[in-house]
Order: sequence, then C-alpha cells, then structure tokens
Amino acid sequence: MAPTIGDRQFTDSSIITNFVINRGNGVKGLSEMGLKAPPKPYIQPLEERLCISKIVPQQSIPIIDMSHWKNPQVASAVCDAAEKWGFFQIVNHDVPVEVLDNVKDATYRFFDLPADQKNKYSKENSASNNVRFGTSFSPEAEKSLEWKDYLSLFFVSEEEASMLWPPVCREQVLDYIRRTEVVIKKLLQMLMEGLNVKEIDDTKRSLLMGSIRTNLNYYPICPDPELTVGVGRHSDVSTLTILLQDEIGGLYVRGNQGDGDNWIHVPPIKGSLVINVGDALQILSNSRYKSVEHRVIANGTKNRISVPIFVNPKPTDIIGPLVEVLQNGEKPIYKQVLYSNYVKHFFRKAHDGKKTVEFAEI
Ligand SMILES: CC(C)(COP(=O)(O)OP(=O)(O)OC[C@H]1O[C@@H](n2cnc3c(N)ncnc32)[C@H](O)[C@@H]1OP(=O)(O)O)[C@@H](O)C(=O)NCCC(=O)NCCSC(=O)/C=C/c1ccc(O)cc1
Ligand SMILES: O=C(O)CCC(=O)C(=O)O
Ligand SMILES: [Fe+2]
Repeated sequence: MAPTIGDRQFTDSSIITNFVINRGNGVKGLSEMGLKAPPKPYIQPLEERLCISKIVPQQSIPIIDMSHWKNPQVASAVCDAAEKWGFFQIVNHDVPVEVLDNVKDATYRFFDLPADQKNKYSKENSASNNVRFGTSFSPEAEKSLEWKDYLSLFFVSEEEASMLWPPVCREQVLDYIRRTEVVIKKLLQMLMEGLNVKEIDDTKRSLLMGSIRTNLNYYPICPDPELTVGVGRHSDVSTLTILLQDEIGGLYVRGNQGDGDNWIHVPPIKGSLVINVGDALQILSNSRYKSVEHRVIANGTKNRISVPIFVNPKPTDIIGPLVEVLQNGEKPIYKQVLYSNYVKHFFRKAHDGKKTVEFAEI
C-alpha cells in the first residue's frame, strides 16, 4: 500500500502539493517518509531523464589552478574554458576551506529546522521577496516537479541580511560571499581582458557583478533517481555562477561532442569551486563566452547539498553586447534588454534548456 499522510493515500497530487509546498515540508519531508518510489508528480517524461548511454565518462571539464593567477597562462585557460566549455573548476583559489565547510554546515542547519520554521520564509509568508524558501524551480509552471528544496537569498546589504536572513545560516553565507568576491573579481578581470575590455569601470562593474543571489540547495535521498531530476536542464541567467558542491556528485554538463546530446559529470573535488558562464555574460560577450546547459540528478542513498552564488547585473541594468566586443565589426546577436525583465522571463516558466536566451536574440 502507498504511504499515507494522515488518513489519505499518498497518490493524490493535491495532497502532495499541500504537504510539500503549502506546509513547508519540502521534498525533504517526503523523502524522510521512506517512500519506495517517487510520487507521480515527480516522475519525469522519458525525454527529461538522463539516460546512462548519454553520459561520456572519459570527458571532464577543465580544472584550473588559481595559485599563480597573475600568470597569463591562467587567464588564457579561463577564457578558453569559458569559450569552449562554459564550465570549469578552480582549485587553490584562496577561499579558505573552513569558509566552505561552514556554509555547508549552515545549509544542513537550515534544512534541519522544523517545517514551520522554514515555512516562515516561503513565498506566502516571507517578510521580503529577497528571502525565499521553496521547492522545485517553478512549481506552478512545471509539468513534473524537481526533487529539490532551496533557500534563495538576494543580497541587498549586510544590514538587511541581519534583519531578514535566517540566523542559522546568515553569517556563514555572508562570509562565503565576502571571501568569494575576491576570486569573482579576478575571474571577471581575466574574462574582460579576453574581450579587449581594458578597464572595469563602475558601469561595467554593475553589469558584471551588480547583484548577488545565493541559493542553498538541498537534494534529499530519492527512492529512484533515474525517474526524477534534482534540477532540470537549464542555463543560469547570471554573468558567472560560483558553485560549491559537496562530495556526493550528480551535476552533469552538456558536452560539446557530436550532436551535443551527451553529458559530462562534474566530479566533486575537495576545496574546489565550480564556475560557469551564465546567459548575461553570453549576451554581454555576444556569444564568445557560452552559458551551457546543466542538470542535477539526486542520489539514491545520500542527501546532497550545493551552494551556488549567482553573480548578476543589477536588475535595473540594460544588458546587450559590449561595445568593445563589436568594435571589430562583429554583428550583434542580442538586443538591449532590461535585466529584471530577463530574470522575470526566466522565473515565469519551467526550466527548458537554453530557451531563456532567445528572449534577448535579435
Ligand atoms: C525582477 C525580479 C526577478 C522579480 O521581481 P518582481 O516582478 O517585483 O516580482 P517578484 O519578486 O514577486 O517575483 C516575480 C516572480 O519571479 C519568481 N521569483 C522571484 N524570485 C525567485 C526566486 N528566488 N526563486 C524562484 N522564483 C523567483 C517568482 O516565480 C515570482 O512569481 P510570483 O511570485 O508567482 O509572481 C526581482 O526579484 C529581481 O529583480 N530580482 C533580482 C534579480 C535576480 O534575482 N537575479 C538573480 C539571477 S540568478 C538566479 O536567480 C538563478 C536562479 C536559479 C534558481 C534555480 C535554478 O535551478 C537555477 C537558477
Ligand atoms: O546543485 C548543483 O550542482 C547545481 C545547481 C544549479 O545548477 C543551480 O542552482 O542553478
Ligand atoms: Fe544552474
């Protein structure tokens, strides 16, 4: 017999939505009931499941050692990876491993809170849109739900964070952002030099790193990971995303071989950070740097967490190909778009691969 919530059989999708979404139990609450199979709303159509034959085990994204970051070879490796892969890992980046461990512990602390505590930060209850606890990406728009809960923290100021962010993780997330900012600046400087942008002035700084959103992602144990997704295929809307993952694995990036229907695992490396180009940098660079599709498969025996920092333009910025990039006579592929409109378009629909960027195409 299917597990029950109260006296109702756990097959009715409205009961699941109520338990998971409205009452703040999240998919973590479902997972902890020890279900034998994922409930129907979580079953993905065949075309969205990651078939093992599409995984290319012999390939991997570049791993870049940042210890001698002033060496031009490092800049050239970063620009090369951003062009060809859109994804790379960095090691020896100077963000202390304790800072990373602390933010991982803080993530567990938040998700281990009782449902009613976490639900204070839900879309309905949160004191601000800048703090949101939720599940899946866009439950209202999705045909099948993702096996993921999240806390999303949009940074406005330390003062606002101290009033609005959950105390169990606030300081650790702020510390992670502060320490990572140094490496973000180095990477952006290298990427801009690769585009012939000599100086990052205030306008460019805003376009490249004017706003920061940090998500704490929690992927609970899934009874049948092959039938579900942790995160569906998508590209990020950021300029750059800095991702901290734990030791479990499960992140896959679209490969660039053959017809492109192949996926590469991003292996966890202790102390490393995964970097990926987002749509905003693809647009600013007129497609020199590529935002690449990726997805997450939940684990059958372990809970997994990840903590992406999305480095973005300011919502009020207008983004389009940079003049420096078009100086050589290159035709612009993208029009000028208001970044908040771009983000709204992204949040309004279910994940759908690289579809969001079409919003900015000429
Ligand atoms: C322009 C925004 C996006 C919307 O503002 P708004 O029009 O005043 O309205 P809301 O804040 O009420 O949000 C509108 C819709 O956006 C969605 N949304 C608003 N934040 C959120 C939120 N953190 N989460 C998931 N829905 C949201 C949400 O669906 C919501 O729909 P609804 O409440 O049903 O009307 C505004 O929040 C804003 O300027 N935010 C700052 C810019 C910003 O967030 N940049 C971050 C870009 S990177 C990023 O977030 C990547 C996230 C991501 C996440 C998961 C992934 O799998 C992959 C990537
Ligand atoms: O959990 C991961 O490894 C990646 C998550 C992701 O792609 C995202 O939050 O945008
Ligand atoms: Fe992502």
